[in-house]
Amino acid sequence: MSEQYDFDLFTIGAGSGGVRASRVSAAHGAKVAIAEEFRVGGTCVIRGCVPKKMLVYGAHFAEDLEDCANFGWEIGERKFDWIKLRDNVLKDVDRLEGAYTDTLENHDVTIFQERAEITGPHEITLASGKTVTAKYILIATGARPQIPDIEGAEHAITSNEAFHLDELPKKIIIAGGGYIANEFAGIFNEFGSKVCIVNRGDQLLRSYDEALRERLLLISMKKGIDFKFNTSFEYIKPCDEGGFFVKLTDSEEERVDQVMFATGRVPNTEGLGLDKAGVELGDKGEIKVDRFSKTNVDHIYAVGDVTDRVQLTPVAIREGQAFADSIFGKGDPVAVDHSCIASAVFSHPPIAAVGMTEGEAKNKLGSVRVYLSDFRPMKNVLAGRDERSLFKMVCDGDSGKIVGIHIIAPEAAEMMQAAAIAVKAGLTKADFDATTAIHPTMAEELVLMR
Ligand SMILES: Cc1cc2nc3c(=O)[nH]c(=O)nc-3n(C[C@H](O)[C@H](O)[C@H](O)COP(=O)(O)OP(=O)(O)OC[C@H]3O[C@@H](n4cnc5c(N)ncnc54)[C@H](O)[C@@H]3O)c2cc1C
Ligand SMILES: NC(=O)c1ccc[n+]([C@@H]2O[C@H](COP(=O)([O-])OP(=O)(O)OC[C@H]3O[C@@H](n4cnc5c(N)ncnc54)[C@H](O)[C@@H]3O)[C@@H](O)[C@H]2O)c1
Repeated sequence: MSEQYDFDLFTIGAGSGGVRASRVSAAHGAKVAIAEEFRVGGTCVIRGCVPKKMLVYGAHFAEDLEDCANFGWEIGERKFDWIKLRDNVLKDVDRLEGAYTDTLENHDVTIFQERAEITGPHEITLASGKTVTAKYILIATGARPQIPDIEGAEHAITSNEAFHLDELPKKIIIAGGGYIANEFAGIFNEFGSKVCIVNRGDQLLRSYDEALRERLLLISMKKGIDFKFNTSFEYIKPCDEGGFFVKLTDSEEERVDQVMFATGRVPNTEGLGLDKAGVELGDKGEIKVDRFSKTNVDHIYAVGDVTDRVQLTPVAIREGQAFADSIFGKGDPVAVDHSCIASAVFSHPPIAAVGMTEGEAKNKLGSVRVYLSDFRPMKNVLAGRDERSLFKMVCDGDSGKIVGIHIIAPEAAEMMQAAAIAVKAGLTKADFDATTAIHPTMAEELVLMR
């Protein structure tokens, strides 16, 4: 432990990356403090992955209740109580916040429930005015929703507010075409809202394989979600009777109950004293770091969304773990491998992917072999649900090595987690073919593609 400073490590931000880094550093024997200006747990736990997934589960019952009829179930009158779901989700978020706080306290991490700012080379000042010093500073302040510069933008909500609505909108416009727009479009649509996704470009979910993007668009439209591409907002104005008037380019003014921005997230680097500390930022305001999450200042590190490498919880956690092991562990420094990261969009149905899309593989490798399985899952057939799934495997044409797997299907993310291990390990199509199928499953398509 350092004699010269109050703490060995001071972490700013108790989200996915900050909590992991602090807990593990403390377990390695460091004296650690963490500051959190909002709630311990950060975006993922408080207003991201976790409550979002609970809403996705809640929303999916709408389809299950329809589908069960052909399986012989007769359900009486159906009624959905948003307030009940909302409050149950928020209660579980409170529980998780407590669990994260306990974890930190059990590791003797000092928690400051207030905003922190760097005020000297090794000095941090808290909102209360208290000043502390630390040998190392870790910035794990995450990102926040980007609000486009539109007249009346202040009337719109973001994902932050979506979890707290007092009533469901009858009609909602969601701006964006990425993860959050597609996930919340699915959620609101299943709960009975009329949803329109407005995208300034002509593509949804740009980083995903084209075939899956097209399939999601088709299915979403069939479910009743509207899409407007290459469209921007002229204004949002409050309406006396409630709701808002929205004017989009190339259409008449219309009245909606809510407008939601899901137009990307910006790193939280303002007001942190980074300029005075001499920490270099990139074009989007993100903190620039090396492979070991070190900034250009030797004792200041940054992990998670604030570095805008890959904005996903497991990545922030890995970066936090690697930081702690590198600085306070006994082994060699650990760099996080950001290649071949599997991901999922919890849309209805979900999309999951690992590795290169077909287009990327063709550009990079030249010779590529693609295997497809396009089928209606057994459950959808009996339910009378006209919704097809799509599996795509992209292989190196010469070696047969699998370089990408892409799935749109019920439970795509659950299947992908296992498949991603094989892709990361560099297995070939022949290795998959040598594996006997589990029948009857959707996942067996992975080993049966011809
Ligand atoms: C709606 C939504 C759904 C998502 N769903 C998924 C998903 O399904 N899967 C997935 O992998 N990822 C998902 N993500 C992304 C994921 O939540 C983030 O990548 C992850 O939380 C990043 O962790 P972090 O530690 O970098 O930052 P955060 O978790 O954002 O934590 C940063 C913390 O720092 C605090 N802070 C900021 N500035 C200060 C300061 N000056 N002083 C003190 N505290 C400060 C903030 O209050 C915050 O609590 C989702 C994000 C959103 C918004
Ligand atoms: N399932 C998951 O893992 C998950 C879920 C939610 C969020 N996240 C993370 O959070 C990040 C942020 O999510 P997101 O959906 O906000 O961002 P995103 O980067 O996925 O998508 C932003 C979209 O907004 C569009 N856009 C930008 N400005 C616009 C404007 N003015 N009008 C209309 N459209 C506009 C872009 O073209 C793009 O399609 C993601 O990149 C992801 O890393 C992950």
